[in-house]
Amino acid sequence: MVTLVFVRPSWIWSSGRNDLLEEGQLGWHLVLDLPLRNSSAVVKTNANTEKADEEEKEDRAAQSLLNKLIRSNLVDNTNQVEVLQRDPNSPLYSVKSFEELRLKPQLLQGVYAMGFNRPSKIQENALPLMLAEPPQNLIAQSQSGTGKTAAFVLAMLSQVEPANRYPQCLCLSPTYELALQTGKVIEQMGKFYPELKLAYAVRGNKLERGQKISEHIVIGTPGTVLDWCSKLKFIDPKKIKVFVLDEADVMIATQGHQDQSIRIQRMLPKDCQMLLFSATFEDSVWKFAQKVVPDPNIIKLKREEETLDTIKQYYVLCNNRDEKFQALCNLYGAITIAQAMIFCHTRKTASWLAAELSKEGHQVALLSGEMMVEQRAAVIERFREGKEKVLVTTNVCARGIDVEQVSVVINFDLPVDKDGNPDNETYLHRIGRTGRFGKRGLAVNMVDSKHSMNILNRIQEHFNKKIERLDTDDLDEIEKIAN
Ligand SMILES: Nc1ncnc2c1ncn2[C@@H]1O[C@H](COP(=O)(O)OP(=O)(O)OP(=O)(O)O)[C@@H](O)[C@H]1O
Repeated sequence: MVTLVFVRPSWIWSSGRNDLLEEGQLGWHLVLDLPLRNSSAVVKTNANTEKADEEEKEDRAAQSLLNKLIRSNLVDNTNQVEVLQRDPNSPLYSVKSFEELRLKPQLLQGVYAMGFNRPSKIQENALPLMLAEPPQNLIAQSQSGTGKTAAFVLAMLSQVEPANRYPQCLCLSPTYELALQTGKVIEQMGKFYPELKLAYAVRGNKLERGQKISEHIVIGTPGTVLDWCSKLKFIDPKKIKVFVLDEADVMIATQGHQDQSIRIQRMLPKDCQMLLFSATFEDSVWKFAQKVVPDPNIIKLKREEETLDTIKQYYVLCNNRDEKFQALCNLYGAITIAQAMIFCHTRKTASWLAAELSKEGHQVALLSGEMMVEQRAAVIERFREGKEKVLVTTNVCARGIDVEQVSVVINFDLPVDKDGNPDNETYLHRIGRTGRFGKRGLAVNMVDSKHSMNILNRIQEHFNKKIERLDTDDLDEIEKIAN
């Protein structure tokens, strides 16, 4: 068994009681003065720019957590993995089975107990590199759900020498909640490795001064890990063999985390294996990655392209919000043959729309930014199970969420950026999700003014794809479309 000071996030969020969490099961003393809910709801009330930035970055961490909570298997991806080796002359290893990796038997048992039959695409290349002798440094980028966490957890567990009672692997996560999620994977994969111990370096986990940590793996947030390595000296950074920086894109969106991570990295021995993972790879992430990981091998798996090719796109012309609502009601019977997502521009409209649809007797789910992350996960889970056929939401809330069975998307409001221009990327992301893996999709855009017609035309031009007009009074036409 892995020793954990582990508190289920659901329990924290739903109870909201810090006093329940004071005593860790196994001797750790946890006083959790941690943010108990998704802080985006809190910062929304502040109007200044600094807070607006904060809102965005909080959303990234919340979004990432939400994705982890709702996911139960690998995301499909048909793209090729790109590998850039540090030494281009060395042979490129790729494995098709976990046996080929010569893992410790108890780890192989843990992997199979998790239901993994074979390595995921990214794992096929990343695992041989990470487990090579001597271990190699790696920067890996692939979208959420492609098996990055499982890969680095396996690398950490493989390197630990249980007889040495001090931290040997250090993993940085952007938030406490994300650290707990990774801890959970360590716990599952290390199920048959009882000697292995894990500690959390998170705000609120208070240890006595002068204490030394005897756990083998430490996972935590950069600020606390830095304190534990330098000021408080709970960890000897010179003994760390594997350093993992997870969710680099989320990490750098948080003020201070970048510097703290670099300071921690500088304290580690030169031969420590450095691994960095990110779901996206914009310039800022890349620059940060290069500072943290010297001489890296690089692995990238491109996101599955979203396309409008297999999607029929329509628009409905209305004069105001009430007419849009009426048009939606006319469409309702047809769209609920499948599952539909309805996007609104603001939380307020989303709440109003969900309430109005309910008044009409329709059973809809609402995914709103006010909700705590765990509540959001529960809503998505119900929707996935088909308990509700229609999900009303906003863009911010549903960004990055994949619900595969959705085949109808309604833009109750067209996507626009903060300057009021068409947000083509969001349009593609909202709608493109319906037409993946050869499936057919349907998109309906509600237009209620000259301005929104103009936005629609610009979207149409951008993608060079015709968006046809739909008359929602013509029920024959609607049924034809939905079938
Ligand atoms: N080889 C595998 N075979 C089957 N399932 C796997 C495999 N590797 C990982 N999974 C499962 O797929 C899901 C996604 O994996 P994982 O969390 O490692 O991806 P990720 O890229 O780290 O995503 P995120 O960035 O959101 O954490 C998890 O439910 C995990 O248990």
